[in-house]
Amino acid sequence: MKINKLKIDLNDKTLVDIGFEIKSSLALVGQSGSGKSLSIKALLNMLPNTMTKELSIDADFELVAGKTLGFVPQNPFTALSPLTKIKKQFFTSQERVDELFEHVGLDASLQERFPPELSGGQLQRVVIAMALEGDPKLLMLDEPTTALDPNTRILILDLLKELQKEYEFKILFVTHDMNSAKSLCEDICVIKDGSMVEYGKMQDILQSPKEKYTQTLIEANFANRDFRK
Ligand SMILES: Nc1ncnc2c1ncn2[C@@H]1O[C@H](COP(=O)(O)OP(=O)(O)OP(=O)(O)O)[C@@H](O)[C@H]1O
Repeated sequence: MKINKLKIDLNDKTLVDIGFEIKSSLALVGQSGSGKSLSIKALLNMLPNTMTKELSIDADFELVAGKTLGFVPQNPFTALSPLTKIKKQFFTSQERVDELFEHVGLDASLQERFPPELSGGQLQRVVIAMALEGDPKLLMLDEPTTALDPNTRILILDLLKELQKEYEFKILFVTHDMNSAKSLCEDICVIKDGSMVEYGKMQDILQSPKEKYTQTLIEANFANRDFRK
């Protein structure tokens, strides 16, 4: 799918003005406040009503949150209602919930628990299962591993790769973490103050970033590591 133009304005100020193609998996990377979350909100049609958006897309499906669009937020703790059993937070058949649980590597017995009774990694798997409920064509993830410890982060990224093979959705992965971006995505779009500064194959941009801004993002994540492999 191709996002020819995504422009978000607040009063006279343009907050985001970008365009890119999501072939298989694209990381939208930038520092805090660069416009990553707003871009996802715009695609989900969830921008604050004070903002206006201009969106031109080439895709073989309509953008419908919860159906063609799946969303995994940053913090699984706030994405779930703490006083409701996990199984009651799904809006599909029990059979489908069992199937999704199996696919995200969770024991079905966890459905009987309340969210505070699960670990951060288990909760993030629940939220991923929820995002897959509608069989999305595009799965959007907003810093989904930030709240997790490094080992759990790797397991969740591996899970997402496996799920992508199985369900064949495209991925739009928002992060400021170049390490996670490299692990999950083939392509990258680097944004700064709402504008695209670099876009292309992940490997090419990691090896020879053109912009100082991208170099700084890479150095912050890969200090003392051989990331080009
Ligand atoms: N509800 C809002 N009202 C006004 N301005 C907003 C609102 N939400 C975001 N902004 C502004 O839009 C810009 C982009 O914000 P956005 O949340 O998309 O950044 P981000 O790249 O996701 O940052 P972070 O990595 O910290 O989440 C920022 O300048 C922010 O202050």
